[in-house]
This record gives sequence, structure tokens and C-alpha cells, in this order.
Amino acid sequence: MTTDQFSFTVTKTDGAARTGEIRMPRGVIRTPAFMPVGTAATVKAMYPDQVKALGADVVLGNTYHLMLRPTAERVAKLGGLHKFMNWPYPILTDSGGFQVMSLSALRKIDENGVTFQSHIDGSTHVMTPERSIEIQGLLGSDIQMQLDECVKLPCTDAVAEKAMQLSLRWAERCRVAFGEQPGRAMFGIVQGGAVERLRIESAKELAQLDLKGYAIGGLAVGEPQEVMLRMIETVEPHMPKEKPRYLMGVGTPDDIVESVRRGVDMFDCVMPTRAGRHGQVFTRHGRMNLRNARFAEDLRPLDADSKCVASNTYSRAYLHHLVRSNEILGMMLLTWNNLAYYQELMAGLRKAIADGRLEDYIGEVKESWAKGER
Ligand SMILES: CC1(C)O[C@@H]2[C@@H](CO[C@@]3(CNc4nc5cc6c(=O)[nH]c(N)nc6cc5[nH]4)OC(C)(C)O[C@@H]23)O1
Repeated sequence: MTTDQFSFTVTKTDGAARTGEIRMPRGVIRTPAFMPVGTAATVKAMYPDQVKALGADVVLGNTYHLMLRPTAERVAKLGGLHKFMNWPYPILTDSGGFQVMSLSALRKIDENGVTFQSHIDGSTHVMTPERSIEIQGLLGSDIQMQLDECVKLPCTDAVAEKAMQLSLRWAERCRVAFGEQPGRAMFGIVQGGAVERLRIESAKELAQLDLKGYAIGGLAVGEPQEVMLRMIETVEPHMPKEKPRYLMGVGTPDDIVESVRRGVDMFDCVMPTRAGRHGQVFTRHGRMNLRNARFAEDLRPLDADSKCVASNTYSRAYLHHLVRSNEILGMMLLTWNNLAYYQELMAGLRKAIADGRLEDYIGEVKESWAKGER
């Protein structure tokens, strides 16, 4: 069932954790949700219908990458990102500020926006809040992120405060630029580094803008997990309960479980896809590096109990061979396995919350990870 509007409904709670549904014209997002990253209009090494079949309701695209190549204007001219990449379901796009700071050269940030040089051809670009929203609109993005300034940790309180205040002013400019786009949403992003009073101020100010959803930014940038979790615990009480909470760039299965426990609804991370391309696999029995020689004659599949063909059919010996040989099929099968496991974990979390047994479920998955591969 789709709708011509955007709505979020919390369906069940278990402690701070909740299940919910984001309903929008292109489909329903079941939360807690993991969004596979499709940076350059593709979830690397996967077919779109495979990504959907694994249970992904939404994928992430990146303003930074697509504005540089093939440009937002060209994607719009060709019918928009959904048609371009053959993904007719919801797409969330990041706004580009973070990628500029982590990928581009020679960037300058001021009140107006970010001036940077493309990491592809060195061309100079200016990204303002208005331009970021314009690009996301040209792409046809269903959930658009505000342009923000994410500070690298550790940093001084003064640096974190300056960036958080700028991000608040940019949130307002993005809200004005976004205007009214029925069926689409613009999310604000809570900043504030690792400073609790700044995080609370950011969350409270953003809540005043009455946006359709809120992300927690500035994390998963190398800080210890306990710092990340403390920031979530700090801001969660100040984020509207009736709106989705999206933790950007997170994370490992354990990061996700601990964040769902604390009230987060949406996640994105390159971990399952990037790790898959490098021979790292995630299973219910923990992580394995298939490059390791100990797998050279191991005829067991990655996980006989998985429903995914990549996990229950191919031997570890064969996958080890493909990884060592840098074969494309190795990247495809391990990416497939990893996304299957991430979606299986999200489905398990949603069911456990719905059944009121999240703490038991978390204990079971952590025990299974700790036991290691069988
Ligand atoms: C975890 C893992 C595997 O993900 C990798 C690498 C390093 O971390 C990642 C993921 N962390 C991450 N934090 C974010 C914070 C923001 C933010 O504050 N604002 C906006 N607009 N977008 C964000 C996107 C974010 N992604 O960030 C890059 C640098 C994109 O690579 C990713 O380690």
C-alpha cells in the first residue's frame, strides 16, 4: 500500500527501541531499517532486484558523487535517479557536506556553503544549502538530508559549537529551499561533536523546525563505540518520539544492535558492501576473513542456516580461491552474503521488538557472534 504523502508510525516499543513504518509514494520502509549504500547510483556488485529481495526497503545515494558524475542535471534529464538505476523504491540521499570534507581536496567552508575541488577532475564547485537541496530534488530523492558541517573528532568545544550553530542555520535554509514536496521529506542532522550540551541544544533547535525526521550526524568518524552510544543516549530524549531517527554511517552489527536498543530507527553503512569486496564476511557466527589460508580446503558454506544462496551453497574453499584470485564473482558473492546477513539481523530486531523480547534476542545474537564460526 503506498500513499501520496509521507508518514511515520511507531508500531511497537520495547524499552527505548521501537518498530515503525515510514509510508511514502514509492513504498514502505520498515524500521529499524538498514539502508544499503548506493553511492554512485549502484549498490556495488549487486543487482537492484537482489538488493530488494534481501529485504532492503530503501537505499542511500550521494549528492557529492552524483553532482560530479554524471551531474544532477543529466540524471534529471534522463528521468531521475529511480529510473536511471532501476530502483523504483525509496531513495535517501546524503547532502554532500560530509563527503566533501572526507573526499575532496582544497575545500573552504564559510557561512554561504562549501567550496571544494572535485576528487575526480579537480574542477571547483560551491555547495550551498540551497544547491544541495536543488541537487537532491533533481535526483528525485525521496528523503533529502540537510547540508551540515560534520567536525572531525577529537576537536575543541569551540570548534564543535561553531559547526553545530552553522549546521542549524543551514537546516533552516534547507527547509526554506525544500519548500513543500508532497510525499518527500527533508531530515535535519543533529551535530555537536562529543559535547553533550551542544548535542542537546542541536536536537532541541532542530525539533523546533518540525522536520519529518532527524539524523544523528558527526558520529562513526573513528570515535570509540562507547562515545557514540553516549551521544545517542544524550540526544535521544530530546528527539521527537513520533519522528524517525537516523544514525548516519553506522555500522557494524554490534553498533546497530546497541543503537536500536537506544531508539534509533534507520542506519546506513558501507561496511557490508565494502568489507564484502575485500574478503570480509559477516554471518550469524561472527566475522571471517576469507583471504585467510585456513579456508583453503574448508568445504563448508559460509552459513548453512542462511536462506541466501551465496551463504548456503558456495564452499569457503571456493570463496577463498575467488578472493585470493581477486575474481569479480568473489566480490559479488561476499557482498550478497553480507547484505543478506545485515537484512536478516534487521528483520530479527524488528520481530524481537514486536514480540517484546529485544533483550533476549540481543543476548542470543551476541552469544552466537562470540561462539564464532562453526
Ligand atoms: C564505518 C565505516 C566502515 O564507514 C566508512 C568509514 C568511515 O566512516 C564513514 C561512515 N561514517 C559516517 N559518519 C557520518 C556523518 C555524517 C554527518 O555528520 N553528516 C552527513 N551529512 N553525512 C554523514 C555521513 C557519515 N558517515 O564515513 C565515510 C568517511 C564516508 O566512510 C564511512 O568507516
